[in-house]
Amino acid sequence: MRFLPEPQVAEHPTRTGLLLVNLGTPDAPTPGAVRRYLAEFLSDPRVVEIPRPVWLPILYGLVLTLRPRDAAKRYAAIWMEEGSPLAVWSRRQAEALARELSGRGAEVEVALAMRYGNPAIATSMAQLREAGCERILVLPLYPQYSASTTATVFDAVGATLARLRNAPEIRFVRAFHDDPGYLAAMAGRIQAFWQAHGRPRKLLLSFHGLPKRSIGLGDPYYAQCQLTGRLLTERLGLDAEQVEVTFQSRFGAAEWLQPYTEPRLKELAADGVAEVDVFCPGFAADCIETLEEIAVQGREVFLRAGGRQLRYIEALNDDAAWIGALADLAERHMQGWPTRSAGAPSALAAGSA
Ligand SMILES: C=CC1=C(C)c2cc3[nH]c(cc4nc(cc5[nH]c(cc1n2)c(C)c5CCC(=O)O)C(CCC(=O)O)=C4C)c(C)c3C=C
Ligand SMILES: [Fe+2]
Ligand SMILES: [Fe+2]
Repeated sequence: MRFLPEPQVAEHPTRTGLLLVNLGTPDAPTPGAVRRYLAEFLSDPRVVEIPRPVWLPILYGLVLTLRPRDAAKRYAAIWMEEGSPLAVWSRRQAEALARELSGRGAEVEVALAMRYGNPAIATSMAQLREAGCERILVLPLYPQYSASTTATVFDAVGATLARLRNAPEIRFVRAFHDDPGYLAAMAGRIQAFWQAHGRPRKLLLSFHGLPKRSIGLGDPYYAQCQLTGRLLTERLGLDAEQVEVTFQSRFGAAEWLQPYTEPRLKELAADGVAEVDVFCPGFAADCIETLEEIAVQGREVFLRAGGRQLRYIEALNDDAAWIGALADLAERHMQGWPTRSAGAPSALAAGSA
């Protein structure tokens, strides 16, 4: 028996890649950059589920002429030296995760991508392919699954694969709303805040909203948000009356998931609840929706309605326990994949030697 030459067999050991994906954000706090970002984001049929012939004239005629100017001001108010908070925190998360995995002896190429704007999913996947990654774990940084966030990341990865001849093996993390590491990192963050500053009467857990009809259409988002809320409440050792789950960032005229965060803040103030803390479990990184909508606008609304103090508890960002939880999550989903180079003995081989 003679074997034919094998020209396609890789000469170097193949590698494993981890693609972290977040939503994306404008490149600059200017109306032009915000318009480009919103045009890409809001023309995704997974995000606005209105028939294109109806929606596109509204998007281009109304939304993209009115919203960018106001949104640019709101972005400017929270912009960091190195860029948009969402981009800055996502980059720091990717860097910290790469360090954490490498510290554990796992050889994994980590790349960050944004579903809208930069760096694009296709660009970061090409970078992983060039680094020799023949298998890629895709980890969207959304703890709760929704079609408008998680599924559209899967779509974009699929669209990238559709243009490749030699496609890598792919795994997707769908959700981690009940992951013990994620829950423990949040509980740790909130408890540390309370140890330093004291605990208020009410903790609001504010999640990004969705159009209400998405639940009936089968989206598990609402149920996953509620479960995260209950598990986090239990971990904090609080009673159901001390915590409320609300939904923020309503967009458009349709009914969204309720209770809405801002009207609820007004009601609480009117009911004599003078102090509330707000934490946003659905946002792994701080962004305009947390730093501006909650910490600036939400606070204004609450104080104007008679509340005395609203404190926003920062998102997980680059919290060490959270980075550890992400590394655990990634390692669990990469099980069975080689993450040790051929030369170096694997942890398993070392253990059995
Ligand atoms: C965390 C989960 C998110 C879900 C679910 C979600 C759904 C969703 N969002 C919009 C419209 C907008 N969202 C905007 C910002 C924004 N949204 C998320 C996350 C989720 N969105 C994040 C992390 C951010 C922040 C981006 C940043 O640059 O910091 C915006 C832009 C800001 C603004 O103009 O207010 C819009 C618009 C819809 C329609 C939707 C579900 C149908
Ligand atoms: Fe959003
Ligand atoms: Fe918003």
